[in-house]
Amino acid sequence: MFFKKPPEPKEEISEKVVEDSQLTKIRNRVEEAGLPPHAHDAALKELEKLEKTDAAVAEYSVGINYVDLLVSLPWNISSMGNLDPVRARAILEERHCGLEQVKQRILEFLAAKTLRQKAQQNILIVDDEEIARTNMEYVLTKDGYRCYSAANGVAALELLDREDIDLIVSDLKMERMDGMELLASVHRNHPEIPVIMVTGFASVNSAVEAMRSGAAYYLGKPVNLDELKKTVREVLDRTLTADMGKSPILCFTGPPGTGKTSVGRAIAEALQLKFIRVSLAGLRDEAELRGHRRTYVGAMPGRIINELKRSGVNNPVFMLDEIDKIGQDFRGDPASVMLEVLDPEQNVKFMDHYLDIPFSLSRIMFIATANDVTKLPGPLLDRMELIEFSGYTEKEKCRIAEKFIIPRQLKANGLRNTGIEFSPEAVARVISGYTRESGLRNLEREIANVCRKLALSRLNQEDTPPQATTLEANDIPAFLGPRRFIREGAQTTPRIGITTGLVWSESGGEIINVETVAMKGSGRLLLTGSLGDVLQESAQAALSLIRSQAGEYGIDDHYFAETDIHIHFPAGGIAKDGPSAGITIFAALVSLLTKCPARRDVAMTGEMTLSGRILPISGIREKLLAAQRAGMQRVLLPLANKEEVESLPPDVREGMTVTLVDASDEILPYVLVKGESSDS
Ligand SMILES: Nc1ncnc2c1ncn2[C@@H]1O[C@H](COP(=O)(O)OP(=O)(O)OP(=O)(O)O)[C@@H](O)[C@H]1O
Repeated sequence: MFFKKPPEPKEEISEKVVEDSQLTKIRNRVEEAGLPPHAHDAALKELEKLEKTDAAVAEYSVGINYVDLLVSLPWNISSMGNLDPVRARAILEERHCGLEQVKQRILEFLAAKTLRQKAQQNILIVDDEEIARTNMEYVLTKDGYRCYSAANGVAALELLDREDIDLIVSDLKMERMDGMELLASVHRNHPEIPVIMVTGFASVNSAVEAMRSGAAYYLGKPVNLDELKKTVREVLDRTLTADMGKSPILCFTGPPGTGKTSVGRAIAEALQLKFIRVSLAGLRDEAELRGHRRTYVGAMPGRIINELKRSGVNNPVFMLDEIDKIGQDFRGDPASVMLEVLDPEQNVKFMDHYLDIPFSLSRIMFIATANDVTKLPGPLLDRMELIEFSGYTEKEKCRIAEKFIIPRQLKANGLRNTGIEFSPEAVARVISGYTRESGLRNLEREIANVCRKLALSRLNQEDTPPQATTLEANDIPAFLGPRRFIREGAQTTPRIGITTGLVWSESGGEIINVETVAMKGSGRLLLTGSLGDVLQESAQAALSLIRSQAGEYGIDDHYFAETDIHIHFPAGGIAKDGPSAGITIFAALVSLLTKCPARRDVAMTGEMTLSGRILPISGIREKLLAAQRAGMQRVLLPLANKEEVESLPPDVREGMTVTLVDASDEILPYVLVKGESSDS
C-alpha cells in the first residue's frame, strides 16, 4: 500500500514565519501611517481577522489589499498649494490665448475663496502661564489675527463651542486638562481645526507622540516668536488651500476642443495643486465610481478613491470630465452619486463600497466639464457655477495656432529651430479648408499631419543642409490633399423651397437646410428628419400662418386641400428639436408656395408664434460662428436678442451682415429673390 508523505514540519514553520512577518510589517505600517481613528480601527479589525485566516485562502490577500489601501490613502496629506492671484493670472495667460471672460471669472472665483477664508482667521492660545499667553497673543494680533486665550484644556473646549476657531496653539503640560487630551478631543469633535503644540518639555518622544495624535506642528519652549508667526502662517495657508473645495463646484461648459480640460490643468498648476482627471463618458455602473463591496470576487475601490490613492494627496484639483455623458443605461442613479461626490454637505463622508468607511472629499477642488448642461439633472446643476467656453472665431484660431499649436507640433515632430514657419494665410487655409469645428482639436490634428510630413521629407534630404521654409496657403494641399470643406453658402444658387437655418448642438453651432416640396395630395403635412415634438409643432404653426394669409401670398384657396406638403431636414441620423427653426421653416414654405427661389447665403434662426411674431433664442454666438464658417453673407436673428448681439466682439460678425427681425413678413425681403419666381 502506498501512503502519501506528510508535509515537512520545517516548511510549515517557514510559511507561518513569512505570514507573520508580512502581518508584522503591515501592522507597523498601520501604526506609522497616522491614520484617523476610524481608519485605524478598521485596519486593526481587519488585521485581527487576518491573524486567524490561513494565508492560502483568497480572503487573506483580499484583507491584506484592504489594509494596504487604508494605509496608502492620503487621509491627512495635503499639498501646500499657493493662492497667489498674480501667479495664477500669469500661468493662465501663459497657457491660453484669449478666453478673457473665462480667466476673469476663474480669478474672481479664486479671489473670493481666498478672501472668505482669510477673513475668518481666529486663533485660540491655550497656556497656563499668563505671560506666555500674553506674548503670543501680542505678536499674533499684530500679524492681523484675532486671538482668544484659555488657561487649560477645559476652558479651551468651552471656548471652542462658542467661537469659530481656525487654529489652536496649545501648551502640552497644563492643569485640569493637558495638551494631549485637548488634542484628542479636538481631533474627535473638530477635526478640521489644526493644532500647533508648544512645550517646555520638548523631547523627541513627546513631539512624535503629538504629531502621531494629529498635531499639525510642534514648537519647543521658550517659543521663538518669529518661528511661531511663520508656523501659524504656514499651517493656516495649508488649511486655506485645503478648504478650497468647500465652495460651489465649477462646471466648464462649451463645445469640444475649446480648452476646458487644459484650463483645468492650468488652474491646478497655478495653485500648485495636483491634477486628476476622470472621464465620466459612458460610465455604466455606480460601482465604477464607488467601488464594489469586498464580498464580491475581484472587488476594487471606485475611481475616485483609486485616483486619490495614486495622487497621494487629499486636496487635488479633480476634474470630472464629460459629466453630461454618463451612460444612458447607468445602473443606479447617476445624479445621486454625483451629488454625494460634489455636494460639500455630503462629500465630507463619501462612502466607497470597497473602503467601507467614510473618506472626506471636502478638500478637493472639483471641476466638472460638460458639452451640454441641459442634460444635467436639476439638483446637480443647482450646485454648480457654470463657466461658458464658447467657440473660437477664425482670427482667434489663427492666433492660438501661431502662439501655441504650431510651436507645440514643431517641437513634437523634431522640427524646432529648423526655420519652418506657417504663413498666416496657410493657417487660415487649414482652418477653412480642412476643419469645421468650434474648438481646436481638428486644427491641431491637421497641423500635426503637416508637421509629420515635413519631418519625413527633412529626413529624406538629410544630406542637404536644411533650408528655412515658410509654408504658404498654396502649399497646404500638397500635405493635406484637396480641401475637405468649401464655404458652400456663398456658392450655391438660390433654390425654391430650400432655406438655411442655424442650430445649436453640443459640438457648437451648425448650419442645417430645410427642404420642402409640394405634391398632389389631400392636404397632408409630412415631416421627416428625426424631428422632436417641438420642431414638428413649429412646422405646423408656420404652415397654419401661411394658410391664414394665403391671399396675401397669392395662393389659391383650394390649393392646400389638394396638395401634400413634405418638409425634410437632411442628416436624418441626428435628432433635431427645439423651436428656433420656426422662421427657417416659414421662409422655406413661403418660397415653395410662391415659387420664389430662396437665397442660400442667408442663414436664419428664431422661434415664431402663430401670429408671426419672432421670439428670442439662445446660443447666438455659436450660431453666428457656424454661419461665418459656412461663408454666409447675412444672418437673420430675432430683434429680441439685440442686446446679446451687440455685446459680441466684432470678430464674431466679421464678413456677414446681421439683420434683426421682429415679425415674419420682415424676413421675406432678405430671403426671397424677387422677380425670379418660376414654375420649375
Ligand atoms: N485658448 C486657448 N489657448 C491655447 N490653446 C488652447 C486654447 N483653447 C484650447 N486650446 C488647446 O486645444 C486643445 C484642446 O483643448 P482641451 O482638450 O482642453 O479641450 P476641451 O474643451 O476639454 O474638449 P472636450 O470637451 O472634448 O474635452 C488643447 O491642446 C489645448 O491646449
